[in-house]
Amino acid sequence: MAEIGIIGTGSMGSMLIRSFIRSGILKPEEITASNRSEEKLLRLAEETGINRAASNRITAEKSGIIFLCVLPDDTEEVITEIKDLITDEKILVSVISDVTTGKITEWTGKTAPIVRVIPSVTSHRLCGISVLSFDALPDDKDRQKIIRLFEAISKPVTVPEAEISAYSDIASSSPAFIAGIMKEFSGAAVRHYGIDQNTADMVVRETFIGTAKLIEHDYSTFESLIADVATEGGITGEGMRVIRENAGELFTAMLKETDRKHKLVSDKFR
Ligand SMILES: NC(=O)C1=CN([C@@H]2O[C@H](COP(=O)(O)OP(=O)(O)OC[C@H]3O[C@@H](n4cnc5c(N)ncnc54)[C@H](O)[C@@H]3O)[C@@H](O)[C@H]2O)C=CC1
Ligand SMILES: O=C(O)[C@@H]1CCC=N1
Repeated sequence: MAEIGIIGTGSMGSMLIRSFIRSGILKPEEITASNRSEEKLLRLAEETGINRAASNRITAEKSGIIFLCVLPDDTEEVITEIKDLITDEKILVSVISDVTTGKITEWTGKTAPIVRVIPSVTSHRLCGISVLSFDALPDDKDRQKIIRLFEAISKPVTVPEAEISAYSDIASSSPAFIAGIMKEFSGAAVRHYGIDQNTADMVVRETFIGTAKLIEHDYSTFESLIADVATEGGITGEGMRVIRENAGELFTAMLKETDRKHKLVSDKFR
């Protein structure tokens, strides 16, 4: 495996570093990272044992696979800084939402191999989904290298670049949405029944964990789990009816908003 470079060690960059090491797919000495704020990088390097680079140029120079883990608005500056070091032998992996490979190619000024990846915080636990798009990485051996990395920390799903934002919503934004739903569910129970907030939060949390385990091990469809809980003529069916009647509309409204934001950002970086 080529040396890995990580530019930007915020939430995603640091998650990738910790998870690649925890999974055993990379050794700390195979990773070099740089970040705008020195202090954050220093603490991460001390914790993990990775190589700390004093500049993005050093990271790019040392690495065969360069991960771009900065915000969309910082991407052009980073690419401008390193573009003369990007060669056909190196693979650029962008985890940046809504910045197209077309725009990255324009900024690099060359057709270097680029992969777009949307990771997820679930990879902290070496599970969940990473969404991969190889529209700008034709070489199969290079594709396999990237897939191997993400197989170690998640279940990789490959999609066309045109669909990456849709999958980003249901894979990568999803842990926040699911936590948000649990918070609202617990809050509604507290308001309606007047029960204790902390106890309600704990009950919803533990039930969610149990449900995730059932879905992982025992139920191959959502419907079969629902059918086992919803006793004929019983209570759960009444709640399920309200979910069926309203949740579709709620999620459609939510996805309209995320889609609007994806388009707003990607129009800026088309
Ligand atoms: N947080 C998430 O769950 C996900 C985030 N993403 C994408 O990943 C990218 C990073 O997101 P986060 O890690 O959440 O953001 P973040 O704000 O936590 O991290 C960004 C990091 O980039 C560094 N940075 C900024 N300019 C730099 C420069 N010129 N050189 C070196 N480092 C620089 C910052 O110091 C910071 O540590 C974003 O583009 C986001 O769209 C994609 C999927 C999931
Ligand atoms: O909220 C965001 O912009 C990023 C993209 C997917 C998850 N977090």
